[in-house]
Amino acid sequence: MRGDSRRGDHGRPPPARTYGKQEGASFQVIILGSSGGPREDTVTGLLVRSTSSEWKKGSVIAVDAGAHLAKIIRILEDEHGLPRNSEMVPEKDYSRTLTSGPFAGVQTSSISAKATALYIFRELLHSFLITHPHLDHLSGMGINTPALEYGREAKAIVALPSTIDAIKNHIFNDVIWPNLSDEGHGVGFVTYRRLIEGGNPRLGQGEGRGYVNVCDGLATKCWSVSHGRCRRRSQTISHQRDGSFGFAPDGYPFSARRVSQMSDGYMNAAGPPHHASMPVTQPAFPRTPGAHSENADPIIHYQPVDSSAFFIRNDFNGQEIIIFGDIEPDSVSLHPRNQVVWEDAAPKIISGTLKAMFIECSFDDSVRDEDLYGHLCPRHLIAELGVLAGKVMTHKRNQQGMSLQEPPSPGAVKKKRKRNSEEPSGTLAAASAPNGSANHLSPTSPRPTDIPAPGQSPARSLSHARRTRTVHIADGSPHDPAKILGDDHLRPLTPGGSVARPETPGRYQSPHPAVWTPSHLPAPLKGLTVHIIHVKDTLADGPPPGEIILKQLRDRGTEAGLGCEFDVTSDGESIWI
Ligand SMILES: Nc1ncnc2c1ncn2[C@@H]1O[C@@H]2COP(=O)(O)O[C@H]2[C@H]1O
Repeated sequence: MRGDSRRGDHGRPPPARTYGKQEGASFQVIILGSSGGPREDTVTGLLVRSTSSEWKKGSVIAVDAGAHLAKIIRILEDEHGLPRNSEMVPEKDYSRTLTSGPFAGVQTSSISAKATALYIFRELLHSFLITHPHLDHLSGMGINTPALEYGREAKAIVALPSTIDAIKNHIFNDVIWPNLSDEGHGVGFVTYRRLIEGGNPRLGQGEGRGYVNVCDGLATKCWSVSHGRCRRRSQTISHQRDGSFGFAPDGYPFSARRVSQMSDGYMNAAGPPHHASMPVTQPAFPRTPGAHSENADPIIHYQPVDSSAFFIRNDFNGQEIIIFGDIEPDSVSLHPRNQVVWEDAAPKIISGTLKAMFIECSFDDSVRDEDLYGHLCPRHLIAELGVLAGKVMTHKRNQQGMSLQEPPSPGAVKKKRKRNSEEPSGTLAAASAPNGSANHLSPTSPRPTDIPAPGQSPARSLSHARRTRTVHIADGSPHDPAKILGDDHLRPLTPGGSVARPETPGRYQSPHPAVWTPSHLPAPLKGLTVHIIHVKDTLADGPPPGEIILKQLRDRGTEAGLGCEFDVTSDGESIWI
């Protein structure tokens, strides 16, 4: 990651990056940890505050806290020049305001970096929003919590109930870590705050309805998303019904090994991804010959691993950002639900209230789908953003009062086919869509070329697609839109030639790059910056993984005509939105 590669052998590192302009910004996001491991000191952690309020008590939230207090100390040393320790105790009325760095504006009565960091942690930080209970997203929070001992109030851990249950049962459980929470006879340094998925409709009003306050000037709404799947033995299923996660009825902790789709051969039998709020049951093949009798085989239940996407709203001006936890593509998911987030986000992009999202892209495109372990890589992220782009275009069309046309009559289709066969094939997709804009694609949807554009009949679309594909599209080149948008996981056609799933409104298909130059593309996501977090370090010599990922995202994003900017975050970076 860029942040760490900056630290050379000599002296202080150069200043951390700043992205965006402070003037006119609604949010400041400080990246404490930009990676998804395997180094423990750079794992995911962000600080978020509203620029509409000063640095003051309870004015900051942490979103995930794999890296936390140690990184705040490091930033104060490196970026603000504070000494790590101070043997001197400050005078009673000592006070200084930090300048030029991520914490510029913080007023402190401490001398050292560590004492100032403690003040930020204890006093300025209001709560931890935790996307999911994996260690790389909360280890810092756990280790740091004893430092709250002499604080005045419990710090809130804000999350969906499944995440809170996991933290309660598996972290602050007096086994892995002392119970420092205020439930189950704990000591009360932290308090659990359970969110209602999709927001609490009884709170807030107008555009802010459903959002709950998380600190001075910031409110949040949370959606559950999928981060791969895990398997559980049938013997432990009973405990899951009562909502606790991971302890068998006798209190004995079981081991749950995350598996990726098809990585061990079991998942092939599960068939295509489908919506599953219930576990998917599979026999535990392969088994060791002779090890078990047929009847003794446990049943393996597959369950989605839950993660979250937080919409965070600046209550003063209505601006929003989204911060995702680890997330997998809908196209490979046991429980695809990214669409819900995109549906919520689309109108906010149109209105200009959503200008940035923080989303993971753990691997570069060399990763195979079966090795994703519930994560994204550029081809899948671009496909997901393609869904968002499609929804933006649909909302825009709806706003403009353009209703979809009725499917044309067979006669009209014939005539149009003849006309189209005389056109350059690459222009067809755009020409058949209203206003010459693109038609739509979802990564969980049929092949790009088989999707009817709005106003197209499926038959026409298929015929058109086959011709288009033959001539231009399915050329297997890097410019193949089917590849750009993740063809390898698209739904098959039914024997009758119709698509396997009903068309989802809001699909986006990039126009063919051979015909459309970037300046002609519709750029539905213009104005949005996609900040990449959770890049996994390979710890190998050579170009940093983040640089490879950034290039792949930019290339694919341009080809797909999305119009958004990409940025790979680095440790210590301050981002103004
Ligand atoms: N089946 C698996 N095989 C190898 N590594 C895995 C497997 N499942 C998860 N992991 C790794 O464990 C990590 C846990 O945190 P992440 O989900 O960020 O990323 C995960 C992968 O890097």
